[in-house]
Amino acid sequence: MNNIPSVDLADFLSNDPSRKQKFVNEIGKAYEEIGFVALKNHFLSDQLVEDLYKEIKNFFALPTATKEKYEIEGLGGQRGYTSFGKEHAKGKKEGDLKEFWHFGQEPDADANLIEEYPDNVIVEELKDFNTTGMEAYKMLEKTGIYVLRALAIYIGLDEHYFDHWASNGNSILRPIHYPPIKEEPKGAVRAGAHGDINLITLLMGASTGGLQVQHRDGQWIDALPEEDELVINVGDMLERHTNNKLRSTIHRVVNPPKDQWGKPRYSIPFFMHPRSDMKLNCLEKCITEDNPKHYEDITAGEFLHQRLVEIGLIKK
Ligand SMILES: O=C(O)CCC(=O)C(=O)O
Ligand SMILES: [Fe+2]
Repeated sequence: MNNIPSVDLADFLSNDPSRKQKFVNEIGKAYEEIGFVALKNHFLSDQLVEDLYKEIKNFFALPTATKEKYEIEGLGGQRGYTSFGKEHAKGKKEGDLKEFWHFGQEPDADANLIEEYPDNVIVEELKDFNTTGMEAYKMLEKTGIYVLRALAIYIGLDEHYFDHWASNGNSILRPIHYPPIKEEPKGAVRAGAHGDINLITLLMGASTGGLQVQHRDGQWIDALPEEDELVINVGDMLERHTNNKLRSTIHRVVNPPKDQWGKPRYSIPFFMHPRSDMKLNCLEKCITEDNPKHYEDITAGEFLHQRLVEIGLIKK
């Protein structure tokens, strides 16, 4: 059963203004309430999804020593491999039961960002790994830009307000492997409760179960989309920019029951970040007498740095 609202991107892309507005209302309402939706008709083809899973499973199946060649010091885990147990949720000491890879932005030459973004790390053992990953990256980015357009309309901004900031933004595609659980996890979980850092997250792979979303009343709800749906949620940057109008909802990935410890889990979130110089200052449209300004002014780059220290990926 799917407990988060389902929306159809085909409505937003249709030439029918009432269907487009229906999408805007549905996603906006969902983000004011639960902060999560399942989205149909994104731009990832079935073939691309299949190819991407194949590459990712092959990568994580490589010997640990081979994977560790790609764990590059000094990048704060922003590109390449991050080994098992290294990242922890903010405020938690146990590392998550996961290892992951990061693909980063390959900006257009005229965006003047080539020097700002570190190069992607190339996996020598798998000839299609990097091209397939970046193909998926671009399709998720394209999907995310439409979602942000819908949200811009919902907030009362120009439809294209986010385009400049999100295109060529500092987004990350993170294939994650949660290996089979071999011994009592002692307080560790596959992913500890957290809010995402970025503007929005587009997640592949939640249909296998394990993802839970925290309702306002404190209860945990299973987020179980259909296989062809992406789970899309608001992150802390967008919550902050909209002065809490759109909610970044706490979520986690729980360990399966003991009889299923032998099964690995794979998921692939795309963390959509803006360019680092975007100001996340609370939008005037979202500040009212009932909802006064909640946050200090900050840029996306400064905010990201703070959070990477808090989750153990950079030292200071
Ligand atoms: O693996 C999942 O389903 C979700 C992972 C997640 O929430 C994250 O990496 O931020
Ligand atoms: Fe997350």
